[in-house]
Amino acid sequence: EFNQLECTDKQKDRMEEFFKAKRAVGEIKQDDLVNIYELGQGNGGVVYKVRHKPTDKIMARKIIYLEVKPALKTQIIRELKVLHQCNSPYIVGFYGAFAVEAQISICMEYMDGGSLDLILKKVMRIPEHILGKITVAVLRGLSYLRERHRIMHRDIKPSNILVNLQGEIKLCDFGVSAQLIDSTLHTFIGTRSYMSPERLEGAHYGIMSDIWSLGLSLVEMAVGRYPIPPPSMHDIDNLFKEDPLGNRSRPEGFGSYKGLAIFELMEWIVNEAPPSLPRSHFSSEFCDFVDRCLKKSTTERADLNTLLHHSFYKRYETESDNQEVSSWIRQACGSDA
Ligand SMILES: N#Cc1cccc2[nH]nc(N)c12
Repeated sequence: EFNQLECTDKQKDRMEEFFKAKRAVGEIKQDDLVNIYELGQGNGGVVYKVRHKPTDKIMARKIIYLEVKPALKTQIIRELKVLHQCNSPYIVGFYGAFAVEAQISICMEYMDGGSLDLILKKVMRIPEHILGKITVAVLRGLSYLRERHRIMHRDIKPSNILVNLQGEIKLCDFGVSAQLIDSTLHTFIGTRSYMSPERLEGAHYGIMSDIWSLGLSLVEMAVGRYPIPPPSMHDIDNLFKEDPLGNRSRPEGFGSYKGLAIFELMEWIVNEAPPSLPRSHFSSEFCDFVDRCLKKSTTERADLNTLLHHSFYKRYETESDNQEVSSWIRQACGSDA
């Protein structure tokens, strides 16, 4: 039985390489970093591709603007130091964090394939066999956070799943600092929610909420649009109609569908039936897997261990090479869509 937390030799070598680079960087100071360009926005901050001048190392730097009392800022930086212990092939590497005035900077491993929300914009949909590899990485990342650090992720969604051209898939932006979570709770901005019904209702929530978010993210990446309100069968036919010209342009009104406002979305998640995958386009294992993740009742929803034994996960957990994902990412990044 493959222990979810064991690493292959190749994964160990890559992590050793990262630790070596991290030792060479040492303590990060703001003046040692130079911005190259912006990588993405969201989750209460902006992420830049940066170069660490003393070592020439390329990193990703997330900057969060927070007007908090100095004592709280110190506490956040202290809590973020736990990230030095978060070492897994499925978690983005951490170089260090520091605060300057109202800016908190989190410096991490640069993932040259970017985040899955940006990839999704380029390729319309992510094929099932790639989503299988993504599922393995996310479940192993969640297992690692729970077994070794007794924390849940709290913000599973396509923009917090990163990939690189070597075919690695890693989680970022998990809630490791309780104070940072607390200080940014009121700052939610966005037009979509990956939060589970119980969390939206203000009830107690835990790892089972991450499972819901994984299910919703998988349906979105498989179909190619945020799945609430669910697309009709007519929409699905349109979404899957191969454009005769092979053109990747999106059908009229795609993605930016004039759907529900965020509050209506949240109401829909709490009151209506959960989304599901059209069996016409996906394997029964995949459809069953997301159905088990998207049960509205946490007692019916599959937990992490159940999913680690599900046939959809089992189908993809064996291939340990990243080659298949690597070539798909290269083609996706190369697509001029
Ligand atoms: N965090 C983060 C992030 C967001 C978008 C692209 C990225 N490349 N490497 C990252 N760490 C990253």
